[in-house]
Amino acid sequence: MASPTPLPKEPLTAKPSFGLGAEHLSAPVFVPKTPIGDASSPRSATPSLNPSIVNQIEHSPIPPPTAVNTPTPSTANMTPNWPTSGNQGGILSRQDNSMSFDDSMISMDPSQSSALDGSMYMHQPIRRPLDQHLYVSPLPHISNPPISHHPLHSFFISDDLRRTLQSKHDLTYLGTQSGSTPGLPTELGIYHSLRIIDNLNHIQLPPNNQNPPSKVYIHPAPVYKAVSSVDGNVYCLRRIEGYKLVNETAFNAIDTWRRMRHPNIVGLREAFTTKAFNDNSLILVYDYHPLSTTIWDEHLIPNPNLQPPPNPPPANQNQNQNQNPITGKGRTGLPIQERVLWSYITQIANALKAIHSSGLAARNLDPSKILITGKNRIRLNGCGVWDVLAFDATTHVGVFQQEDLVSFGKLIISLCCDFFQPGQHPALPLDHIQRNYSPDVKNLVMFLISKPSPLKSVDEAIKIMGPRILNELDAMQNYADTLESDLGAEMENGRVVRLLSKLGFINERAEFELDPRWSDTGDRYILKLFRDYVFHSVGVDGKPILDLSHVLTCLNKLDAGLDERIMLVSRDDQSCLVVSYREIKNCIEAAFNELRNAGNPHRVHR
Ligand SMILES: Nc1ncnc2c1ncn2[C@@H]1O[C@H](COP(=O)(O)OP(=O)(O)OP(=O)(O)O)[C@@H](O)[C@H]1O
Repeated sequence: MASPTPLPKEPLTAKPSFGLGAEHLSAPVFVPKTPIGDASSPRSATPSLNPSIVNQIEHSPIPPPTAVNTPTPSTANMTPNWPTSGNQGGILSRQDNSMSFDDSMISMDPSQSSALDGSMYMHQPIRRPLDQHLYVSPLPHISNPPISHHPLHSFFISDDLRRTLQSKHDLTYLGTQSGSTPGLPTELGIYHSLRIIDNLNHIQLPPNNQNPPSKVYIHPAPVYKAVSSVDGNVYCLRRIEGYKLVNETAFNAIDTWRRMRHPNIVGLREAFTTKAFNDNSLILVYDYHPLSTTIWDEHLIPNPNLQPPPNPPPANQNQNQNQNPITGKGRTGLPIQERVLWSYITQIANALKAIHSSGLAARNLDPSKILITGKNRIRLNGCGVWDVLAFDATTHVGVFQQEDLVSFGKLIISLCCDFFQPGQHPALPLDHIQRNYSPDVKNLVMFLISKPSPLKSVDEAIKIMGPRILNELDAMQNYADTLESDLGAEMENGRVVRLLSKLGFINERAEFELDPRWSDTGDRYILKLFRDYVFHSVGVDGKPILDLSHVLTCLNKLDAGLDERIMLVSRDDQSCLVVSYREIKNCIEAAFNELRNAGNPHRVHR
């Protein structure tokens, strides 16, 4: 047990805190499971107890819960703040508040409504609070295995999602505190801590540290991650080296791009020129999507180690072999699955529709400029670069929009046919597509690569896609359901954290109100025993029991304030108490309120 450290009477520092205050622990999230007095709630496993050790608590003034086989302690030794019926009223009122009745039900008074049969009110079921001490298992539409088969980790978000989110967070903040990489400007306008982003294939910079020319922009066009000193967010900066501004109107389109917010387009924030790199560079600032790859990296990058399979399986077969050893992804040598292909097509068409409707053109439908930011989740990247880099006031935007459609068609061909080369006649690839994919793919490609005409637009392309779009809608909605379910699991855990925080504030607290034993006496002693009951159980062999389900069950029952009783045994086995979760919950509330009323709302550093 940690030795108590005297608590200073005055806070040592009175710095304002911008973190969460104690009030955040008091969020009213719970209603009791059972109505008051319902004794039917299940009992948790109670540690077996030698009756000889069941004695009255002697060493500290303890409020009077039900003692097992023990004489009732003398009231003189008890702290008076043991929950009374008045205290329980607090619970009842919370319970009342939490029961939300439909207004229309309240107004349905049979005596005032001739249209309604009064007898139905006789049978109106009494609404009872929900079993909120229990974790809610995922609903059947999310997960089919029976509840008994749910592993423990289904209490939390899935491991895959947790890993992905964790990696994204790590990557986002990696290096944001350590300044720019040597050789890069310390500051670039409002941006600092510049770091180059590689797609692992460019991880080796040339010996003279020159960036290689971009496959798309011809100029070297490195990408950096940087932190904005205005909002503290991380952004992605695309630098076009050797850019000379000749016409200021070249930046006109940037304003329209900046206003565009679309789920399939990487948001452009601003564009400017700079000499900070000791040259003339154009900088375009985009939203940062950590852990993203590109369609090029994921599907098209040549893989020298790849041995094509002797008999290529059909497009709808799973792909999980021959992945690129550098990225762990990359061209697999297998045709892209049609389901994934339609997902990409739908999202690109969606982006193009938004772009063309805004009077712009993408001009950038290259596989290396389409980011994959999640599972089959894509976003057009690099929007606006060509509008500035190859500013052309004489060509109508409709021409560029027609080019977008042709580039879209070629992109689909590249994804379906690994042998396709730009400039190659489409007859062979189309034949390949016809044999390996449904006719809709070929029809769409033929429409997209056909000659420009006033009738050729992204709207017409969307019509050809027709019902395929609904598949994408299904997939998105299923995914949203799964995420919502994961969110629900984390919400349950948030409640437990709040409770644990309160217990942490109270248990083993050093001197409070000049009483060095404050946290070991009165209500607080029960909390100490409860903490031992939850976390410090030992088996019959004396070995610690680390049972997360026991912890979660106890804490959730506590949060719900059940009437179920448990037996708390002192560490020296000399005394025990039988108390209900409701009573323990009252102890926590009382002790925590005592601390909160006396305490400084701001954090005290010791
Ligand atoms: N907005 C962004 N957020 C996060 N990562 C990005 C963003 N834009 C690009 N990237 C990452 O930067 C890597 C490099 O992008 P880039 O467009 O330079 O690809 P590239 O294959 O190197 O193309 P190029 O030949 O044109 O340089 C991409 O693989 C992608 O993972």
